[in-house]
Amino acid sequence: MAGNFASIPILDYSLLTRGQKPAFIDQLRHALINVGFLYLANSPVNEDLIETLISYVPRLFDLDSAKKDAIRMANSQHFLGYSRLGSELTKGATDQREQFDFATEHICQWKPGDPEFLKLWGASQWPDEDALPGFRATMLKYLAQVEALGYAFIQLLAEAFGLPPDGLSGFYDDPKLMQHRAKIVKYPTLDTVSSDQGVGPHFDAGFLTFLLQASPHPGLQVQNLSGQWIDAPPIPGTFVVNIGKGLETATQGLAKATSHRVLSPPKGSTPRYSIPFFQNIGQRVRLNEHVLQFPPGILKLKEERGTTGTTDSVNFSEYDRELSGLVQLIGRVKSHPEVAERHYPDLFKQFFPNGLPAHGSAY
Ligand SMILES: O=C(O)CCC(=O)C(=O)O
Ligand SMILES: [Fe+2]
Repeated sequence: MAGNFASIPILDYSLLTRGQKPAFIDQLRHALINVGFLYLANSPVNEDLIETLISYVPRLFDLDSAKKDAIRMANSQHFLGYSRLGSELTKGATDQREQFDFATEHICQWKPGDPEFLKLWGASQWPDEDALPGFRATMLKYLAQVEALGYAFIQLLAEAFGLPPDGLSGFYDDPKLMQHRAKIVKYPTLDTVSSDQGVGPHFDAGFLTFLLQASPHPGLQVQNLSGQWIDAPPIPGTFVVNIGKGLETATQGLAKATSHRVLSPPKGSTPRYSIPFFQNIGQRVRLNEHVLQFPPGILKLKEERGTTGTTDSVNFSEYDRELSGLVQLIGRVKSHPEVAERHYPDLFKQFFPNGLPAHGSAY
């Protein structure tokens, strides 16, 4: 079973500019179909920019709690802003992490009569510029560079699957109408939290995730087809790239969304930091309406992977029938019920008929 990987492949983006694109595409095809995760070295995202961003991260969390609460996610119908430790659920259990959600710049397109899920995209909430000078500009620059990498990667991915380079463009709106999101996350050590669930087993939502492991801590784990958890420790100078449930559904399971989780750092250690960037798909796209035609040789690779897989993750299963924007909104309602109760009361009642969960059981 090719999907029973024991390690995660490392791809070198500089192969593309050194006349070795076919080798890159071959490695990419293997990683997409059999693993669903890869490390990407030598990406075009500026290294100094990454270092500058990482240097802000502990200072962001060290802002006093009034400054953090001033931009709390509950203020935002876009689910953007600060979430205190313990305010997020995965599979109904509390994640032991503190985080800020930001997104690429976007003006909310929702107007009365539009579907509610259009409210999901809109302006970020930024910390006070005086408290953290230059952070906002740095983060926006970083978001723009990772966004560009994401669009370039989607073309490579199409090529790896035997499609024309624009073969996946039907899943996107005009880039000006798109929004992609990112989080800055802190996982406290087991000295201060009550369980080791940094984040529980889950799939990501959209197309691709570009994860920057922003401190040298292990903790990220990836589940292979037999259900074993494989470590994905930080490798300096790389991104971890993984496939979201949207891309898996869009490619009829050819690209594999892989279940993953984070374990909290041990007692006596220091907090782990990470910055995942989530590449979205168009909100009005219904994935099953775009049926891609893959060459038979590519489909055979999927068969060889093996079909029976063990996974601890259950989220975003609605992509096969609902509009993508609604699937993403449902995901946010389940993971951030307090925000949902305030801004999406009807959906909140649907998923939490007994009110806010003490220890939720959404999934
Ligand atoms: O923090 C990490 O390394 C991964 C986080 C993650 O998987 C997520 O937030 O979706
Ligand atoms: Fe994730």
